[in-house]
Amino acid sequence: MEQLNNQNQRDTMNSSPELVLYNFSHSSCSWRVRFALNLKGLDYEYKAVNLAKGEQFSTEFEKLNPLRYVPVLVDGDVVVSDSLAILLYLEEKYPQRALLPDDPRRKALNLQVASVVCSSIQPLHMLALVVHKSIEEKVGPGEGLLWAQSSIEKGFFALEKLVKDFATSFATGEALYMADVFLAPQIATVVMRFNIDMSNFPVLSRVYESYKTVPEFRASSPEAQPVAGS
Ligand SMILES: N[C@@H](CCC(=O)N[C@@H](CS)C(=O)NCC(=O)O)C(=O)O
Repeated sequence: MEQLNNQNQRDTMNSSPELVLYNFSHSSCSWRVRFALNLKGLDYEYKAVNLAKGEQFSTEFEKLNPLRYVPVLVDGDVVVSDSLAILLYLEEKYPQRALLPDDPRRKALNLQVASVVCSSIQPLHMLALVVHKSIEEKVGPGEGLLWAQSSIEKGFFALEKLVKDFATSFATGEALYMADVFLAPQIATVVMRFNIDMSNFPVLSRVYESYKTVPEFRASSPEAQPVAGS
């Protein structure tokens, strides 16, 4: 497992050297946590777990997350995996630059959007390599991609309806919140990898244009990480 310091972030952010993020540059789940850490101005040590090389299956990594998924955050003696759990942990331990609004209705909406991305969209295309291969073999060539696209579109149609009465610059208003932390990498990933026609989702398309201008989002993108592909 490659061990790297994210020196740019270290130079510009508050010092909290005990935070270590095990992650992979092209993982959307990892991207959520990098985005949140950047928004909160928290410095962290970047530890690359290269999923393409199968580094998530090492004995060392299994001790951190028996499920063998990234991201994993280590904060002193606290080890948390799963991006939603990590976000809720960060929100409590580091309340600066709140990622959940006080208003209960908007707070619930933010949690709902995060949960839909986390539970009802990303897992369906994350399994691409295994499930899609099997679908391609059993049903036919190209069917795996079609299945992923229909799962993503089902989720996006729901998200579009959920946020349409709240979205302005961002998904639930003028400030970036947890809904955006989950939506931004999700939209970026499906645009890059799954050839989704975003014209069917005007609200999501609009907020995605806003995300692209946010420095903390850009700094958390796969291309901006210390070693491309790790
Ligand atoms: N619900 C988890 C999902 C984590 C997850 O799916 N991680 C993927 C990368 S985005 C992974 O580590 N995959 C490794 C594998 O499939 O072996 C979260 O939100 O953190």
